[in-house]
Amino acid sequence: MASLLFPTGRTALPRASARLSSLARPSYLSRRFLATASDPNDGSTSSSNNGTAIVMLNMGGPGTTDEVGDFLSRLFMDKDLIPLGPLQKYLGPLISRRRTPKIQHQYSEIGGGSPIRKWTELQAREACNLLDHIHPSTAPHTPYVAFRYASPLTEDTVRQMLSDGVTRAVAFTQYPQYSCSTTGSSLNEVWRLAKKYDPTNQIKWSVIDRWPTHPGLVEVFARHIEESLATYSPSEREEVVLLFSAHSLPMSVVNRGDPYPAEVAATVWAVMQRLKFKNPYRLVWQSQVGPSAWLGAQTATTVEEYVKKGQTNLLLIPIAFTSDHIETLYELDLEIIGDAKQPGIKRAESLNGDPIFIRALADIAKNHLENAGRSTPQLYLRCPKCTSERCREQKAFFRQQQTEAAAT
Ligand SMILES: C=CC1=C(C)c2cc3[nH]c(cc4nc(cc5[nH]c(cc1n2)c(C)c5CCC(=O)O)C(CCC(=O)O)=C4C)c(C)c3C=C
Ligand code: FES
Ligand SMILES: [Fe+2]
Repeated sequence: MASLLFPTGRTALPRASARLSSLARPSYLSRRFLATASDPNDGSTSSSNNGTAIVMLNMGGPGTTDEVGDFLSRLFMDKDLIPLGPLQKYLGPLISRRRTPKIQHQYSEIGGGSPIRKWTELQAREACNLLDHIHPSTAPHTPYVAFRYASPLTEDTVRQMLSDGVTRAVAFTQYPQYSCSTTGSSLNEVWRLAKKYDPTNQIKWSVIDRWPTHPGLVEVFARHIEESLATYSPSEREEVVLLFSAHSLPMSVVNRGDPYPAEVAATVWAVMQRLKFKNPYRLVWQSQVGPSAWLGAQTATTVEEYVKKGQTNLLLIPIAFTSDHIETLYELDLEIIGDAKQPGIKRAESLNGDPIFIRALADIAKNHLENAGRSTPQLYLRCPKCTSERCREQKAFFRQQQTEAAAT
Protein backbone atom coordinates (compact mmCIF):
# COMPACT_ATOMS: atom_id res chain seq x y z
CA MET A 1 0.00 0.00 0.00
CA ALA A 2 2.70 2.43 1.03
CA SER A 3 4.54 2.15 -2.25
CA LEU A 4 1.34 2.92 -4.16
CA LEU A 5 0.77 5.97 -2.00
CA PHE A 6 4.32 7.25 -2.29
CA PRO A 7 4.92 8.04 -5.95
CA THR A 8 8.54 7.07 -6.57
CA GLY A 9 10.97 9.92 -6.87
CA ARG A 10 8.52 12.39 -5.31
CA THR A 11 9.57 14.52 -2.41
CA ALA A 12 6.19 15.99 -1.63
CA LEU A 13 4.66 15.55 1.81
CA PRO A 14 5.00 11.95 2.99
CA ARG A 15 1.66 10.18 2.86
CA ALA A 16 0.45 8.63 6.11
CA SER A 17 -1.55 5.60 5.17
CA ALA A 18 -2.15 4.47 8.76
CA ARG A 19 -5.40 6.43 9.13
CA LEU A 20 -6.49 5.83 5.59
CA SER A 21 -8.88 3.00 6.27
CA SER A 22 -10.82 4.85 8.96
CA LEU A 23 -11.11 7.98 6.85
CA ALA A 24 -11.86 6.16 3.63
CA ARG A 25 -14.71 4.19 5.14
CA PRO A 26 -17.85 6.19 4.44
CA SER A 27 -19.85 7.34 7.45
CA TYR A 28 -23.38 8.73 7.42
CA LEU A 29 -21.73 12.02 6.53
CA SER A 30 -19.74 10.75 3.65
CA ARG A 31 -22.96 9.21 2.35
CA ARG A 32 -24.48 12.66 2.46
CA PHE A 33 -21.80 14.65 0.74
CA LEU A 34 -19.29 12.15 -0.58
CA ALA A 35 -21.95 10.50 -2.62
CA THR A 36 -20.17 8.16 -5.03
CA ALA A 37 -16.66 7.26 -6.02
CA SER A 38 -15.86 8.40 -9.54
CA ASP A 39 -16.05 6.07 -12.44
CA PRO A 40 -12.59 6.12 -14.04
CA ASN A 41 -14.37 6.56 -17.36
CA ASP A 42 -16.41 9.56 -16.34
CA GLY A 43 -15.92 12.86 -18.11
CA SER A 44 -13.82 14.48 -15.37
CA THR A 45 -10.32 15.87 -15.76
CA SER A 46 -7.95 12.99 -15.58
CA SER A 47 -4.21 13.33 -15.30
CA SER A 48 -3.20 10.19 -17.03
CA ASN A 49 0.37 9.47 -15.99
CA ASN A 50 1.57 11.14 -12.84
CA GLY A 51 -1.55 12.09 -10.99
CA THR A 52 -2.57 15.37 -9.46
CA ALA A 53 -0.80 17.66 -7.02
CA ILE A 54 -3.12 19.11 -4.40
CA VAL A 55 -1.54 22.34 -3.19
CA MET A 56 -2.89 23.78 0.05
CA LEU A 57 -2.54 27.58 -0.01
CA ASN A 58 -2.46 29.47 3.27
CA MET A 59 -0.61 32.24 5.02
CA GLY A 60 1.43 30.02 7.37
CA GLY A 61 2.89 31.05 10.66
CA PRO A 62 6.26 31.06 12.43
CA GLY A 63 7.17 27.58 13.72
CA THR A 64 9.41 29.07 16.43
CA THR A 65 9.78 32.52 17.98
CA ASP A 66 13.06 32.91 16.03
CA GLU A 67 11.05 32.81 12.80
CA VAL A 68 8.70 35.65 13.80
CA GLY A 69 10.94 38.39 12.32
CA ASP A 70 11.07 36.78 8.85
CA PHE A 71 7.35 35.97 8.96
CA LEU A 72 6.40 39.58 9.74
CA SER A 73 8.88 40.98 7.27
CA ARG A 74 7.36 38.92 4.41
CA LEU A 75 3.87 39.89 5.60
CA PHE A 76 4.62 43.64 5.66
CA MET A 77 6.33 43.39 2.26
CA ASP A 78 3.18 41.93 0.66
CA LYS A 79 1.56 44.69 -1.39
CA ASP A 80 -1.60 42.61 -1.77
CA LEU A 81 -2.05 42.48 2.01
CA ILE A 82 -0.58 45.75 3.25
CA PRO A 83 0.03 48.31 0.51
CA LEU A 84 2.50 50.84 1.92
CA GLY A 85 3.18 52.76 -1.30
CA PRO A 86 6.51 53.42 -3.01
CA LEU A 87 8.40 53.24 0.30
CA GLN A 88 7.21 49.67 1.08
CA LYS A 89 10.74 48.30 0.63
CA TYR A 90 11.91 50.43 3.58
CA LEU A 91 8.73 50.72 5.64
CA GLY A 92 7.91 46.98 5.53
CA PRO A 93 11.13 45.80 7.24
CA LEU A 94 11.02 48.77 9.62
CA ILE A 95 7.47 48.10 10.84
CA SER A 96 8.07 44.37 11.08
CA ARG A 97 11.27 44.88 13.14
CA ARG A 98 9.41 47.13 15.58
CA ARG A 99 6.52 44.68 15.85
CA THR A 100 8.64 41.53 16.27
CA PRO A 101 9.17 41.52 20.09
CA LYS A 102 5.43 41.93 20.79
CA ILE A 103 4.44 39.15 18.40
CA GLN A 104 7.32 36.92 19.63
CA HIS A 105 5.89 37.27 23.11
CA GLN A 106 2.44 36.21 21.84
CA TYR A 107 3.86 33.11 20.12
CA SER A 108 5.86 32.20 23.24
CA GLU A 109 2.59 32.34 25.22
CA ILE A 110 0.96 29.78 22.89
CA GLY A 111 3.76 27.22 23.11
CA GLY A 112 6.53 28.87 21.08
CA GLY A 113 5.13 28.77 17.55
CA SER A 114 2.16 28.53 15.24
CA PRO A 115 0.50 25.09 14.89
CA ILE A 116 -0.69 25.92 11.37
CA ARG A 117 1.98 23.88 9.57
CA LYS A 118 1.24 20.75 11.57
CA TRP A 119 -2.48 21.03 10.88
CA THR A 120 -2.18 21.95 7.20
CA GLU A 121 0.21 19.05 6.51
CA LEU A 122 -2.15 16.62 8.24
CA GLN A 123 -5.20 17.99 6.42
CA ALA A 124 -3.39 17.82 3.05
CA ARG A 125 -2.13 14.29 3.59
CA GLU A 126 -5.38 12.84 4.83
CA ALA A 127 -7.56 14.60 2.26
CA CYS A 128 -5.29 13.21 -0.49
CA ASN A 129 -5.52 9.68 0.93
CA LEU A 130 -9.28 9.93 0.85
CA LEU A 131 -9.34 11.52 -2.58
CA ASP A 132 -7.42 8.58 -4.06
CA HIS A 133 -10.39 6.42 -3.05
CA ILE A 134 -13.27 8.67 -4.00
CA HIS A 135 -11.78 10.03 -7.22
CA PRO A 136 -9.41 7.37 -8.58
CA SER A 137 -9.36 8.78 -12.12
CA THR A 138 -7.04 11.63 -11.06
CA ALA A 139 -4.98 9.59 -8.54
CA PRO A 140 -2.42 9.55 -7.12
CA HIS A 141 -3.16 12.84 -5.41
CA THR A 142 0.06 14.22 -4.01
CA PRO A 143 -0.18 16.70 -1.12
CA TYR A 144 1.83 19.92 -1.11
CA VAL A 145 1.69 22.90 1.25
CA ALA A 146 2.41 26.42 -0.03
CA PHE A 147 2.52 29.17 2.60
CA ARG A 148 2.65 32.85 1.77
CA TYR A 149 4.81 34.09 4.68
CA ALA A 150 6.38 31.04 6.39
CA SER A 151 8.00 27.74 5.56
CA PRO A 152 7.19 25.88 3.31
CA LEU A 153 7.08 29.03 1.19
CA THR A 154 5.11 29.02 -2.06
CA GLU A 155 8.34 29.64 -3.98
CA ASP A 156 10.06 26.55 -2.54
CA THR A 157 6.97 24.41 -3.10
CA VAL A 158 6.53 25.46 -6.73
CA ARG A 159 10.20 24.73 -7.44
CA GLN A 160 9.86 21.39 -5.69
CA MET A 161 6.79 20.53 -7.74
CA LEU A 162 8.67 21.32 -10.95
CA SER A 163 11.58 19.11 -9.95
CA ASP A 164 9.14 16.36 -8.91
CA GLY A 165 7.78 16.38 -12.47
CA VAL A 166 4.29 17.59 -11.57
CA THR A 167 2.20 18.36 -14.66
CA ARG A 168 -1.27 18.91 -13.14
CA ALA A 169 -1.91 20.87 -9.95
CA VAL A 170 -4.91 22.13 -8.03
CA ALA A 171 -4.30 25.32 -6.06
CA PHE A 172 -6.65 24.72 -3.14
CA THR A 173 -7.17 27.78 -0.95
CA GLN A 174 -7.47 26.94 2.73
CA TYR A 175 -9.38 30.17 3.37
CA PRO A 176 -13.06 29.16 3.01
CA GLN A 177 -14.05 32.76 2.21
CA TYR A 178 -12.26 34.71 -0.52
CA SER A 179 -10.41 37.92 0.19
CA CYS A 180 -8.00 39.60 -2.22
CA SER A 181 -5.72 40.08 0.80
CA THR A 182 -5.51 36.34 1.53
CA THR A 183 -6.43 33.90 -1.27
CA GLY A 184 -5.90 36.68 -3.83
CA SER A 185 -2.38 37.29 -2.51
CA SER A 186 -1.50 33.58 -2.66
CA LEU A 187 -2.82 33.30 -6.23
CA ASN A 188 -0.85 36.38 -7.27
CA GLU A 189 2.23 34.66 -5.85
CA VAL A 190 1.53 31.37 -7.70
CA TRP A 191 1.05 33.34 -10.95
CA ARG A 192 4.33 35.25 -10.38
CA LEU A 193 6.27 32.04 -9.66
CA ALA A 194 4.75 30.14 -12.59
CA LYS A 195 5.88 32.98 -14.88
CA LYS A 196 9.36 32.98 -13.33
CA TYR A 197 10.11 29.26 -13.00
CA ASP A 198 7.76 27.55 -15.45
CA PRO A 199 7.78 29.54 -18.69
CA THR A 200 7.03 26.40 -20.73
CA ASN A 201 3.95 25.71 -18.58
CA GLN A 202 4.95 22.22 -17.42
CA ILE A 203 2.32 22.51 -14.69
CA LYS A 204 -1.33 23.02 -15.67
CA TRP A 205 -3.07 24.73 -12.76
CA SER A 206 -6.67 24.93 -11.70
CA VAL A 207 -7.99 26.78 -8.65
CA ILE A 208 -10.40 26.01 -5.83
CA ASP A 209 -11.02 29.63 -4.95
CA ARG A 210 -13.66 29.50 -2.17
CA TRP A 211 -16.03 27.15 -0.34
CA PRO A 212 -17.87 29.26 2.26
CA THR A 213 -21.03 27.13 2.42
CA HIS A 214 -19.82 23.62 1.63
CA PRO A 215 -22.13 21.24 3.57
CA GLY A 216 -19.18 19.50 5.25
CA LEU A 217 -17.73 22.82 6.42
CA VAL A 218 -21.13 23.86 7.75
CA GLU A 219 -21.60 20.49 9.45
CA VAL A 220 -18.27 20.53 11.25
CA PHE A 221 -18.78 24.10 12.49
CA ALA A 222 -22.29 23.21 13.68
CA ARG A 223 -21.04 20.13 15.52
CA HIS A 224 -18.29 22.02 17.29
CA ILE A 225 -20.86 24.59 18.39
CA GLU A 226 -23.22 21.86 19.60
CA GLU A 227 -20.40 20.23 21.55
CA SER A 228 -19.62 23.55 23.27
CA LEU A 229 -23.30 24.30 23.94
CA ALA A 230 -23.58 20.91 25.66
CA THR A 231 -21.15 22.17 28.32
CA TYR A 232 -23.70 24.80 29.49
CA SER A 233 -26.54 23.83 31.82
CA PRO A 234 -29.84 23.06 30.05
CA SER A 235 -31.41 26.21 31.50
CA GLU A 236 -28.66 28.42 30.10
CA ARG A 237 -28.10 26.68 26.77
CA GLU A 238 -30.64 28.43 24.56
CA GLU A 239 -29.62 31.84 25.87
CA VAL A 240 -25.95 31.51 24.99
CA VAL A 241 -25.06 34.19 22.43
CA LEU A 242 -23.06 32.75 19.53
CA LEU A 243 -20.32 35.19 18.56
CA PHE A 244 -18.92 34.23 15.18
CA SER A 245 -15.53 35.91 15.00
CA ALA A 246 -13.60 36.52 11.78
CA HIS A 247 -10.34 38.38 11.09
CA SER A 248 -11.34 41.94 10.22
CA LEU A 249 -10.45 43.89 7.06
CA PRO A 250 -9.41 47.53 6.71
CA MET A 251 -12.37 49.61 5.49
CA SER A 252 -10.26 50.60 2.47
CA VAL A 253 -10.30 46.92 1.41
CA VAL A 254 -14.03 46.55 2.14
CA ASN A 255 -14.79 49.68 0.11
CA ARG A 256 -12.64 48.45 -2.78
CA GLY A 257 -15.32 45.77 -3.10
CA ASP A 258 -13.64 42.77 -1.44
CA PRO A 259 -15.99 39.74 -1.37
CA TYR A 260 -14.85 38.46 2.06
CA PRO A 261 -17.39 40.13 4.39
CA ALA A 262 -20.33 38.80 2.35
CA GLU A 263 -18.84 35.31 2.16
CA VAL A 264 -18.12 35.16 5.89
CA ALA A 265 -21.73 36.20 6.48
CA ALA A 266 -22.84 33.40 4.12
CA THR A 267 -20.96 30.83 6.23
CA VAL A 268 -22.53 32.20 9.41
CA TRP A 269 -26.02 32.08 7.91
CA ALA A 270 -25.56 28.49 6.66
CA VAL A 271 -24.30 27.34 10.08
CA MET A 272 -27.22 29.08 11.82
CA GLN A 273 -29.64 27.45 9.40
CA ARG A 274 -28.15 24.04 10.25
CA LEU A 275 -28.59 24.93 13.96
CA LYS A 276 -32.20 25.95 13.26
CA PHE A 277 -31.51 29.48 14.52
CA LYS A 278 -31.95 28.24 18.08
CA ASN A 279 -29.57 30.76 19.63
CA PRO A 280 -29.11 34.50 19.23
CA TYR A 281 -25.94 35.33 17.33
CA ARG A 282 -23.72 38.09 15.93
CA LEU A 283 -20.88 38.19 13.42
CA VAL A 284 -17.98 40.21 14.86
CA TRP A 285 -14.48 41.03 13.65
CA GLN A 286 -11.09 40.66 15.33
CA SER A 287 -7.33 41.28 14.95
CA GLN A 288 -7.27 44.84 13.63
CA VAL A 289 -3.71 46.07 13.08
CA GLY A 290 -2.65 49.75 13.01
CA PRO A 291 -4.55 53.01 13.29
CA SER A 292 -6.76 52.97 10.15
CA ALA A 293 -10.51 52.18 10.16
CA TRP A 294 -11.37 48.44 10.17
CA LEU A 295 -14.63 46.58 9.80
CA GLY A 296 -16.49 46.15 13.14
CA ALA A 297 -18.01 45.48 15.58
CA GLN A 298 -14.77 44.35 17.17
CA THR A 299 -14.82 41.01 18.96
CA ALA A 300 -13.11 42.31 22.12
CA THR A 301 -15.41 45.32 22.46
CA THR A 302 -18.48 43.19 21.80
CA VAL A 303 -17.57 40.81 24.62
CA GLU A 304 -16.99 43.73 27.01
CA GLU A 305 -20.27 45.40 26.06
CA TYR A 306 -22.33 42.23 26.41
CA VAL A 307 -20.79 41.49 29.80
CA LYS A 308 -21.69 45.06 30.85
CA LYS A 309 -25.25 44.38 29.69
CA GLY A 310 -25.34 41.28 31.90
CA GLN A 311 -24.96 38.77 29.04
CA THR A 312 -22.19 36.54 30.39
CA ASN A 313 -22.85 33.34 28.43
CA LEU A 314 -21.03 33.86 25.17
CA LEU A 315 -19.61 31.26 22.78
CA LEU A 316 -16.87 32.51 20.45
CA ILE A 317 -16.58 30.69 17.13
CA PRO A 318 -13.58 31.35 14.86
CA ILE A 319 -15.35 31.20 11.47
CA ALA A 320 -12.80 32.34 8.86
CA PHE A 321 -9.79 30.18 9.64
CA THR A 322 -9.83 26.43 9.86
CA SER A 323 -6.84 25.69 12.11
CA ASP A 324 -5.73 27.07 15.43
CA HIS A 325 -3.44 30.06 15.17
CA ILE A 326 -2.34 33.05 17.18
CA GLU A 327 -5.73 34.75 16.79
CA THR A 328 -7.56 31.84 18.45
CA LEU A 329 -4.97 30.65 20.95
CA TYR A 330 -3.71 34.06 22.05
CA GLU A 331 -6.24 36.74 21.14
CA LEU A 332 -9.45 34.81 21.83
CA ASP A 333 -8.34 32.37 24.54
CA LEU A 334 -5.80 34.39 26.51
CA GLU A 335 -6.69 38.04 25.86
CA ILE A 336 -10.46 38.10 25.40
CA ILE A 337 -11.74 35.03 27.28
CA GLY A 338 -8.92 35.07 29.86
CA ASP A 339 -9.37 38.76 30.67
CA ALA A 340 -13.17 38.53 30.88
CA LYS A 341 -12.91 36.03 33.79
CA GLN A 342 -16.44 34.74 33.21
CA PRO A 343 -16.99 30.96 33.24
CA GLY A 344 -19.79 31.33 30.67
CA ILE A 345 -17.47 32.81 28.03
CA LYS A 346 -16.01 29.96 25.99
CA ARG A 347 -14.67 29.13 22.54
CA ALA A 348 -15.68 26.42 20.06
CA GLU A 349 -12.84 24.13 18.93
CA SER A 350 -11.12 24.93 15.66
CA LEU A 351 -11.59 22.43 12.83
CA ASN A 352 -7.95 21.22 12.87
CA GLY A 353 -7.84 17.43 12.24
CA ASP A 354 -11.57 16.65 12.60
CA PRO A 355 -12.36 13.76 10.21
CA ILE A 356 -15.58 15.50 9.12
CA PHE A 357 -13.47 18.44 8.02
CA ILE A 358 -10.98 16.19 6.21
CA ARG A 359 -13.90 14.61 4.34
CA ALA A 360 -15.16 18.04 3.43
CA LEU A 361 -11.75 18.95 1.98
CA ALA A 362 -11.65 15.73 -0.04
CA ASP A 363 -15.20 16.32 -1.26
CA ILE A 364 -14.44 19.89 -2.34
CA ALA A 365 -11.44 18.66 -4.34
CA LYS A 366 -13.45 15.79 -5.84
CA ASN A 367 -16.22 18.14 -6.98
CA HIS A 368 -13.62 20.45 -8.50
CA LEU A 369 -11.91 17.64 -10.42
CA GLU A 370 -15.23 16.25 -11.61
CA ASN A 371 -16.15 19.70 -12.80
CA ALA A 372 -13.16 19.83 -15.18
CA GLY A 373 -11.14 21.93 -12.73
CA ARG A 374 -13.49 24.90 -12.91
CA SER A 375 -13.16 27.76 -10.46
CA THR A 376 -16.20 29.78 -9.47
CA PRO A 377 -17.00 32.61 -11.93
CA GLN A 378 -16.24 34.97 -9.04
CA LEU A 379 -12.51 34.31 -9.41
CA TYR A 380 -12.35 36.22 -12.68
CA LEU A 381 -14.27 39.30 -11.53
CA ARG A 382 -11.98 41.98 -10.15
CA CYS A 383 -13.04 44.24 -7.30
CA PRO A 384 -14.78 47.35 -8.64
CA LYS A 385 -11.97 49.57 -7.33
CA CYS A 386 -9.06 47.21 -8.04
CA THR A 387 -6.16 48.95 -9.78
CA SER A 388 -3.65 46.11 -9.40
CA GLU A 389 -1.92 44.83 -12.53
CA ARG A 390 -1.00 41.72 -10.54
CA CYS A 391 -4.68 40.89 -10.05
CA ARG A 392 -5.41 41.51 -13.73
CA GLU A 393 -2.61 39.25 -14.93
CA GLN A 394 -3.27 36.58 -12.30
CA LYS A 395 -6.89 36.26 -13.42
CA ALA A 396 -5.95 36.11 -17.10
CA PHE A 397 -3.35 33.44 -16.28
CA PHE A 398 -5.73 31.21 -14.33
CA ARG A 399 -8.49 31.59 -16.90
CA GLN A 400 -6.07 30.34 -19.55
CA GLN A 401 -4.86 27.55 -17.26
CA GLN A 402 -8.40 26.39 -16.65
CA THR A 403 -8.96 25.96 -20.36
CA GLU A 404 -5.73 23.95 -20.67
CA ALA A 405 -6.35 21.87 -17.52
CA ALA A 406 -9.80 20.96 -18.82
CA ALA A 407 -8.19 19.71 -22.04
CA THR A 408 -5.69 17.36 -20.28
C1 LIG B 1 -9.21 35.03 6.87
C2 LIG B 1 -8.20 35.35 7.58
C3 LIG B 1 -7.42 36.59 7.48
C4 LIG B 1 -7.65 37.78 6.81
C5 LIG B 1 -8.83 38.18 5.94
C6 LIG B 1 -6.54 38.63 7.10
C7 LIG B 1 -6.39 39.93 6.61
C8 LIG B 1 -5.41 40.80 7.03
N1 LIG B 1 -4.41 40.58 7.95
C9 LIG B 1 -3.63 41.69 8.09
C10 LIG B 1 -2.50 41.86 8.91
C11 LIG B 1 -1.93 40.85 9.72
N2 LIG B 1 -2.39 39.59 9.90
C12 LIG B 1 -1.55 38.91 10.76
C13 LIG B 1 -1.67 37.62 11.21
C14 LIG B 1 -2.67 36.74 10.82
N3 LIG B 1 -3.70 37.00 9.92
C15 LIG B 1 -4.49 35.89 9.81
C16 LIG B 1 -5.62 35.74 9.00
C17 LIG B 1 -6.17 36.72 8.17
N4 LIG B 1 -5.67 37.94 7.90
C18 LIG B 1 -3.93 34.89 10.68
C19 LIG B 1 -4.50 33.51 10.83
C20 LIG B 1 -2.81 35.40 11.28
C21 LIG B 1 -1.91 34.71 12.31
C22 LIG B 1 -1.09 33.59 11.77
C23 LIG B 1 -0.62 32.66 12.85
O1 LIG B 1 0.54 32.33 12.88
O2 LIG B 1 -1.30 32.22 13.76
C24 LIG B 1 -0.48 39.78 11.14
C25 LIG B 1 0.71 39.37 11.99
C26 LIG B 1 0.44 39.40 13.43
C27 LIG B 1 0.45 40.81 13.92
O3 LIG B 1 1.42 41.53 13.64
O4 LIG B 1 -0.54 41.19 14.55
C28 LIG B 1 -0.72 41.00 10.50
C29 LIG B 1 0.13 42.23 10.57
C30 LIG B 1 -4.17 42.67 7.20
C31 LIG B 1 -3.60 44.06 7.03
C32 LIG B 1 -5.26 42.11 6.55
C33 LIG B 1 -6.15 42.66 5.51
C34 LIG B 1 -5.82 43.51 4.59
S1 FES C 1 -8.00 43.86 -5.18
FE1 FES C 1 -9.69 42.55 -5.55
S2 FES C 1 -9.29 41.90 -7.59
FE2 FES C 1 -7.60 43.22 -7.21
FE1 LIG D 1 -4.18 38.91 9.16
